[in-house]
Amino acid sequence: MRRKLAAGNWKMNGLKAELDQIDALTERHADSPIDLLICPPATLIAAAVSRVANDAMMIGGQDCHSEVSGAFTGDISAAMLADAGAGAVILGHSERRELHQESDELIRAKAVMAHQSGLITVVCVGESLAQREAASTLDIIAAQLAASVPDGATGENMVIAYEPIWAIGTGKVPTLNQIGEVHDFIRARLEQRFGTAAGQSIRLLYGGSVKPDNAAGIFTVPNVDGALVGGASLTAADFSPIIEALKAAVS
Ligand SMILES: O=C[C@H](O)COP(=O)(O)O
Repeated sequence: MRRKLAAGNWKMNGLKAELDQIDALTERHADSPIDLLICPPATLIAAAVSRVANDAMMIGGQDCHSEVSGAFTGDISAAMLADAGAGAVILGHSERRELHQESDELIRAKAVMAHQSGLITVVCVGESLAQREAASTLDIIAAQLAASVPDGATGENMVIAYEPIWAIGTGKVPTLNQIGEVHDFIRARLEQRFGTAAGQSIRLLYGGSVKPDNAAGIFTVPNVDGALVGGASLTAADFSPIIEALKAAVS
């Protein structure tokens, strides 16, 4: 049985004052039957980790480099994230793929490095609006999965987030059937490549305008094991109802 996961991606948002939101979430969701992950900006990781008591929540990074160390000004290695107390890292977010020209091959190399540092990787895949309208969504997802996800992926070290690019930060959300079709497809591809046991154990998150008012519906979709939430994860007031909806989906 896959444990459900509510993950928040703060993107380039958050100063020290916003750590209060982590305090509020951990107080409200102590002893939760689901896993919680917040990925704040790198500047807040160590401070966030020090504020979380009793493993109530995992703190993660939003990216890491594909090399162990070296002359890469401004970059952060997987080992540095782990050293700061992070337990996971988001890789291949569409904003990194688009704005930083990250290829599937680079994302895969980053994932290998993250696994070597003991981090859980949340690898993002998703199609653009043009690709959906051209009916190539599943081809795009298949190609991204094949090239971005490294060998040796298991339920312990890998989470896949399906994030249709056109739904991110736009308020547009795919229909439940559209979400289900892609999640079922991802599950089948993972089972095909990694075997039934590993393929069944890898958690699949939906991301893209998940809000308090649509979360419960999304969590009814088979093979949706949680959400990767952007804007609505920035405050405990918005993220808590989403967490509650996911808790309610635990059977
Ligand atoms: O990583 C999170 C996604 O990009 C979703 O962002 P959003 O919830 O603001 O649409």
